[in-house]
Amino acid sequence: MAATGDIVLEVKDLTTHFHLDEGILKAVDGVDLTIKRGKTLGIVGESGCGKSVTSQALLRIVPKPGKVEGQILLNRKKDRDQAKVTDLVKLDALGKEIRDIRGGEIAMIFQEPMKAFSPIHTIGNQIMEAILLHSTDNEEKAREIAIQTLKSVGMSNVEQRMNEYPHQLSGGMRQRAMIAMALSCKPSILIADEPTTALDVTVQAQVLYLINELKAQNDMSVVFITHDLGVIAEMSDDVAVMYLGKVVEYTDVDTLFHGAQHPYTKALLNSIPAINKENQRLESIEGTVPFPMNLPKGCGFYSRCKHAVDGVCNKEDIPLIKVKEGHRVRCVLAETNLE
Ligand SMILES: Nc1ncnc2c1ncn2[C@@H]1O[C@H](COP(=O)(O)OP(=O)(O)OP(=O)(O)O)[C@@H](O)[C@H]1O
Repeated sequence: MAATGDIVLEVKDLTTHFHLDEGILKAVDGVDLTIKRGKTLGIVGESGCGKSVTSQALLRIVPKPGKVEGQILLNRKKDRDQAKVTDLVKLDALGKEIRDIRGGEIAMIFQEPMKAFSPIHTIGNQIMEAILLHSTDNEEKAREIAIQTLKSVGMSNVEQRMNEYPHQLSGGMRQRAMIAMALSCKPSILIADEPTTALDVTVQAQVLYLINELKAQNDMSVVFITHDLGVIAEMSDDVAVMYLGKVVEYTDVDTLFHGAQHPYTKALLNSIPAINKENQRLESIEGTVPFPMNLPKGCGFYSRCKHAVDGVCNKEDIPLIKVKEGHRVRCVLAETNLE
């Protein structure tokens, strides 16, 4: 299906491999994702499972020697009324079209706002520069939009903040300024890569609330990347659970929390504390994620899975199978319940 109508971006069989002297590092290995208009797709998994490289691939900013293959089909703003998609994989990673899309249609926020800002320019100038690049060439108008966007993210004393440098803002305010910069060009998709991990709990809650508000106001889609299932519960409509560069479970957020089938998802769920359970023993997932190079055939989770069956799970690579409408699982033990 093409990425139109309710779907703003569709990722098909995406791979990002790093060809290194030691072998091929398969950071992303055959991922399919659907980003629906105005909805949030959460991507969750432990460190090293390929979440960040997936988001870098969407923006075509994977560092060398990474090679992106597959399809990333974007329904561009100008083609919204047509059944037309642009395959971002086919674009020149340094060309004009992808530079227009980056920031203008797909914007990104990170854990560390200093990655987005230069320390030597004021907040106002940097936001205005983004607007002048994508939205208008009128400086007065760009200034107006910058002020409006900073107000919309709850920034106080906006006129004064415009003239301040990033280091003069508190962590929470810097995060808000980065969100304002990302939203200033009205992107169709906001990629948020662990944006609140470094913030204290209260500020984290405020920023998550803000992202949800802005998503609704702007009819924007969000790709929310995190290792924290608590944040996934709060933010997502759909969830992709990643392990070793592959999606191992993909479904809506309710099904994920009440009907997860993959042993890895269940182990992640068992490792989050619940306030309403007394004397609950939290289980950590045994072992560590294997390094994604020269992996044996079979399920990637085999070495850590309590239910693994020798000769079954470690024989062939396991496909992502549909267990019911809107629920796919990469496990031979998954129970299919199709009408
Ligand atoms: N530039 C690179 N060159 C080589 N390997 C890389 C590069 N970037 C990432 N990798 C490898 O790709 C794999 C996936 O990394 P990625 O950063 O996407 O994981 P992640 O799930 O986002 O983890 P984290 O939560 O720690 O950021 C890891 O094994 C990592 O070492």
